[in-house]
Amino acid sequence: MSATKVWIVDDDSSIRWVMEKALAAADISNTSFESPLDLLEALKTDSPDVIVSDIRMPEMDGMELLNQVHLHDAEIPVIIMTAHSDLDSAVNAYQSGAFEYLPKPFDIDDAVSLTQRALSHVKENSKKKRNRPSDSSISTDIIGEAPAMQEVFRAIGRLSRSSISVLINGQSGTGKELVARALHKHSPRKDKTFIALNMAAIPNDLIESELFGHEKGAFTGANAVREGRFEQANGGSLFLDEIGDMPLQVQTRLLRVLSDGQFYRVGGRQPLNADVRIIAATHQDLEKLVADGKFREDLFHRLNVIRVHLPPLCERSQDIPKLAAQFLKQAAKEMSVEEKRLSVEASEYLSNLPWPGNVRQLENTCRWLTVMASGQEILIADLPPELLTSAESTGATTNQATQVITGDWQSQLTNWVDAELNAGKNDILDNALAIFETIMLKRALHHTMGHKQEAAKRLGWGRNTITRKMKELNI
Ligand SMILES: Nc1ncnc2c1ncn2[C@@H]1O[C@H](COP(=O)(O)OP(=O)(O)OP(=O)(O)O)[C@@H](O)[C@H]1O
Repeated sequence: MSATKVWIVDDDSSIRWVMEKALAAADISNTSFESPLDLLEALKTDSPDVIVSDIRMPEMDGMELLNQVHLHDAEIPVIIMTAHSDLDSAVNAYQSGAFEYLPKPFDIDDAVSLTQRALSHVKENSKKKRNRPSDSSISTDIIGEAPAMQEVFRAIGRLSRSSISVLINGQSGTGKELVARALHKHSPRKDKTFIALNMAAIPNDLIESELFGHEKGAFTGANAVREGRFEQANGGSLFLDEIGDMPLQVQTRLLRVLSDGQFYRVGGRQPLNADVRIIAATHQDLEKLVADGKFREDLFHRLNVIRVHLPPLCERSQDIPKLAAQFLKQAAKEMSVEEKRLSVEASEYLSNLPWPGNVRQLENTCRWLTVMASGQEILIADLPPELLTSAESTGATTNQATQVITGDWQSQLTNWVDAELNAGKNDILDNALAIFETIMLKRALHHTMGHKQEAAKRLGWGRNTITRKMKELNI
């Protein structure tokens, strides 16, 4: 056994047991405590290298323990195991100085590798001073339990003390603006203005004056001085959506502003200070635009300091039931009607759809259902007709859906491939395979009541393959 010491604290004996065994198997010596008070007592005479703590414990919660531990020694990495994988837990954990947070239920291999990472951090002696707990309890309604969204939450948490440029990538409707708002809300600029501007929605010849403002008489129609968005967002954040649509000439100007920290209104001679954090977003492949000469490479590098990727909704289908429940709740509130609920079948059916319009399409569907569904409980038959057809085109089925979906799926697949190819899409085989395997796997698990080994047998896969596929496909 190595000399390193990991202290585990959790009131749940089964978690303690699992962690003890897993760490010991990885040759990491460890001690566990049932109560955080016992751990604090032990800290008077001894010191661990890393602490892994539950968040909710009767005598003292994990955040308070983190605080107490860091009062004693601010350099001990503490990994917080949270019951929730929401953005607040991630941001709170990071802002309170946690080394990492581990949303439950977690994969034990992940927990061990995280602990190893914390230990190597100690060894490398890169112990940065950690901050004291902050007052951040801002709630942002971003739903995302899927691993890819957890990565996004981590990024927001890690960036919460900086004002660095961020480039958000993702298809339309995946939540880019929501994430941009969260980045601002959890940044040192949170008390200043956040301004969102969509490049694709402004005529090209107006973008410059929209961004930088204009002086009176700068051009025909400029009857008065007008503040630009840069001025309005001073000290705060400017969200530039669809940055790939920004005309080259404006790109040149933006680059100059970012490097000089100053700008001029259109027709102006007085330089103005630009203390603005840029958060840019695009659904396009900016590298390709750069290669095609449509986007300035230097601007690209300036914006692409940190990249956050938002996956399409069909790649995080496990979040769909929760998202739908929230949207149904919001829609009921907006319309002052009683909230509707999805039946288990409808929820599962929605989870298997391709959602080309991503989260926005799901949100609109929930509004539609709030108005149109006949009962309080939404059944598959209540869903909008286009969703029943879209399931046909991807082959997504559930028991009930098979009654709606008839016909030969190979010819439907042929139509789908033709449509994708005609639309100029790439990587369609990879996308289709992921959808195909997800549906096969989910149905097999459904039929075997979640029995993995039996599902593997029915599919003709080995036990290891099903485990790997479930991980790869986020099931
Ligand atoms: N993870 C999420 N949790 C809750 N609501 C979400 C989530 N993602 C997106 N939404 C909601 O979906 C809608 C679309 O999101 P948003 O406008 O941020 O997408 P976008 O990627 O910026 O779209 P576009 O590129 O078309 O502008 C919004 O109403 C947003 O609040």
